[in-house]
Amino acid sequence: MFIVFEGIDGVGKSSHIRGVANFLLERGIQHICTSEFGNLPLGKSVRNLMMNYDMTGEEEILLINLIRSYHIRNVLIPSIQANHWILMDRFIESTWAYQHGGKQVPYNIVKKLTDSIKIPKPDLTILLDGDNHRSVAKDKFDKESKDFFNRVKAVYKDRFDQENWITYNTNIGYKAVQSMIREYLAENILCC
Ligand SMILES: Nc1ncnc2c1ncn2[C@@H]1O[C@H](COP(=O)(O)OP(=O)(O)O)[C@@H](O)[C@H]1O
Ligand SMILES: Cc1cn([C@H]2C[C@H](O)[C@@H](COP(=O)(O)OP(=O)(O)O)O2)c(=O)[nH]c1=O
Repeated sequence: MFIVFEGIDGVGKSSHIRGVANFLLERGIQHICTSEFGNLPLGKSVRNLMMNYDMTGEEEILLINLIRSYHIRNVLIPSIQANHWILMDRFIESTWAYQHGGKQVPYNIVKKLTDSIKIPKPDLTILLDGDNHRSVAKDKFDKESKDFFNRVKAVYKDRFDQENWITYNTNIGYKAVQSMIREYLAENILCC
């Protein structure tokens, strides 16, 4: 089971991934928590470059492609082959939301650049919708304007796929949302 958590900065993705990981642990289900920027030393270097250089959206996609391909080969494919659950913080939809929505790279260019990598399709995407709950800015995107995040949110909304996405409004509080995610997994995935 390959689950991706998406949403704007500070909406609660890492907190909910930790919650779901504990839920799986209690049930003895083998899983990994991962992200392109957080898991491997190369990802941390890429994140550093992206956050500390003023880049165009196109340049950001080229940089993200490097770690995306490397992370697929070294983390995602081996975990999928081992039949482990994968809880991933952001994936390709972040590129659509931030580089196409936020930074306004035209659709055809995003498509061309992102199509250069073969992407494993997530079984489920959990889109967290709500405010940035972080009080202090963590990176360059945290400091972007309200308009920027409205465009990011609009692209997430446009790309919402009824087939295998679910969404929750995080403004109702962490506990309520975490219970709904657990309930969804218990009823729709663990039961089968
Ligand atoms: N629903 C919520 N309401 C208020 N604060 C929250 C909520 N979910 C998470 N938080 C807090 O918001 C901050 C950012 O959460 P985090 O999980 O790091 O977000 P992300 O991974 O999306 O950037 C953390 O301090 C977390 O404890
Ligand atoms: C994966 C990805 C992330 N990003 C941005 C979103 C975040 O602002 C930033 C860092 O990602 P991340 O470390 O996941 O930040 P956060 O915990 O705040 O959600 O990188 C893109 O712009 N495009 C992408 O494809």
